[in-house]
Amino acid sequence: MPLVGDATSASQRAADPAGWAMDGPTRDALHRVVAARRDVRRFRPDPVPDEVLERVLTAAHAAPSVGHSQPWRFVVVQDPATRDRAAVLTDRERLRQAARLAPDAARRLLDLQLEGVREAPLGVVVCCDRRAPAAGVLGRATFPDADLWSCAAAIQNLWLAARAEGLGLGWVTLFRPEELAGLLGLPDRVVTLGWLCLGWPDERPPAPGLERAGWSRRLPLADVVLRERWPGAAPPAAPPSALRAPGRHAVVAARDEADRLLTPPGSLGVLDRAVDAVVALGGAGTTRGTLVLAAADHPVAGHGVSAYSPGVSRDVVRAAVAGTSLGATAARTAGLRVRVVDAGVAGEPVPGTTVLRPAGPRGDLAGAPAMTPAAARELLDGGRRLGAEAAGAGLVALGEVGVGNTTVAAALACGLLDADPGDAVGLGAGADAAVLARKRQVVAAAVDRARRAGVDDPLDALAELGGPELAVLAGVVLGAAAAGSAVVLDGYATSVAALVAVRLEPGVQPALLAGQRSRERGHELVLQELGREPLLDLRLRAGEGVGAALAAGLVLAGLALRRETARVDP
Ligand SMILES: Cc1cc2ncn([C@H]3O[C@H](COP(=O)(O)O)[C@@H](O)[C@H]3O)c2cc1C
Ligand SMILES: O=C(O)c1cccnc1
Repeated sequence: MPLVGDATSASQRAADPAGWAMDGPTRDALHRVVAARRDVRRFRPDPVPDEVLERVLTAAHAAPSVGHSQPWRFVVVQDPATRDRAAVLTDRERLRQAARLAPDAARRLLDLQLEGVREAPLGVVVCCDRRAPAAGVLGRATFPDADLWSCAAAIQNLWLAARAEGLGLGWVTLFRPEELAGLLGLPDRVVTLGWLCLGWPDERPPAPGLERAGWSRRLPLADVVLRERWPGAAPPAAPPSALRAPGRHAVVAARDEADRLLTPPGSLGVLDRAVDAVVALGGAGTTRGTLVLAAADHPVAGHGVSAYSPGVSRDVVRAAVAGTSLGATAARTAGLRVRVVDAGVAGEPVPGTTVLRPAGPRGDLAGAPAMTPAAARELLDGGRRLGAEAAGAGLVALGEVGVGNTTVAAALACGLLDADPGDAVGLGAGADAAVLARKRQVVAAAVDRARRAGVDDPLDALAELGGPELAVLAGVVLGAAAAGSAVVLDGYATSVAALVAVRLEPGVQPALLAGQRSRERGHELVLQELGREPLLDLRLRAGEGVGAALAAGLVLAGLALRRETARVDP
């Protein structure tokens, strides 16, 4: 359904993308007004009718503002006493400024007409009410001065509207801001952008005054329009991506199709966004998928960082092969088949699994690397092949099993994000205070060791601080995304694996869907870094791909809704 009040349909907009344009005379008029705007310095004393002033202020008040905060306040000054005192302030400031300039520039400043404050019948002092905390205004937390820019946009609107009325406007900032604020009694945190002299002009300048006075000239457009990057800037720091995100045609086509459904746009919230992403990747017809469940044991478990004994990993993997583990059951329920990978479960390879185990020594993170870089690379490549294969069968969901692997995930997260172990270590499958303290200690020691070893690329980080099932899963992400499939993440470990993949190949990010926000501390940090909003927030602490399977089921349901819901715009 179209947005309320928008009479156009998605197909009309697709057929005529420029159909919002105004007619030629309107455009010409706009450009004439823009080009004819001048900073006016000499005014007739005649009054400005109220209705003209109101039109001009209405245009100012129609300006864009950050978070629609409308921070501007226009103090209209007509009282001759106030005007006279303001004029004295500018007279003084003019001499102070001139004293600071080189003699030639000073003479030119003194020659400029600055009598507008006295001559013009109206003064409009534009103020910005900055008393709202920046964090409370959408868009200002990151750019705290965006409220001031909004006021400047209002001034420009006012100026153009004034020009169209035949009014002159001169923007005077030759004030000490605190003196002008004092003159008008502005409260704390209400600041002024200067005094606008407004009235009928006693000059009709064909060109900008400062240009005529030889102060400066308009630069050629080519000097101010730059392409792609600042000239001479170093290339981007992130590795160049071989993968491309879905092109804008695919993204818009996905949204067009969604717009035609007999439901308000975006009615399914986060699910709609996930479905849009899958459709843009070409997966509109997807009805099934695969849970890739990678499992390994970890020497770090010997430090007492898990509440459970390592034998549990093998039990869960065997149940997964039999289709009776929690994760395998969740996968089946969601319409996913399960591919179990033995990436290093203690003992003989588990029957019925795909075996992809690291060659060479395995360390406990705190004292020695998890594996060699060569082993990590080999697992990554093996995972890539599995991911490409799984991508042929629809959605790819990720799961992991490995007693102690929330410690591994925390260490690798710290290594990749430069995070504090205190923020990255959580309760795992059920740690008590003593286990938690050991986890923090081990992670801190591991991160220290890796730092001393000088880890600086994601593959090294994986070898130093990761684990074999994470390496396989990072490969699965790379392979599946390259083959055009969406990848549904589960909890902490799968998300950290995805982060390794993104660091190696930034172009995989658009293929990622965050299945859930788990209860594990640190997961949220990783999801933020991935820029992905989770579909579910169930405080899961299950592992095994349970959250990924539940979310994948939801995504498959969302795709079916997208396919089968009635259309309103044939
Ligand atoms: C019976 C059982 C089944 C599991 N299935 C997944 N996990 C989850 O817990 C483990 C990670 O937690 P930690 O780092 O605290 O050991 C992983 O195997 C993970 O998949 C399980 C844990 C247990 C005990
Ligand atoms: O959220 C997770 O990823 C998690 C939590 C506990 C145990 N296993 C995994």
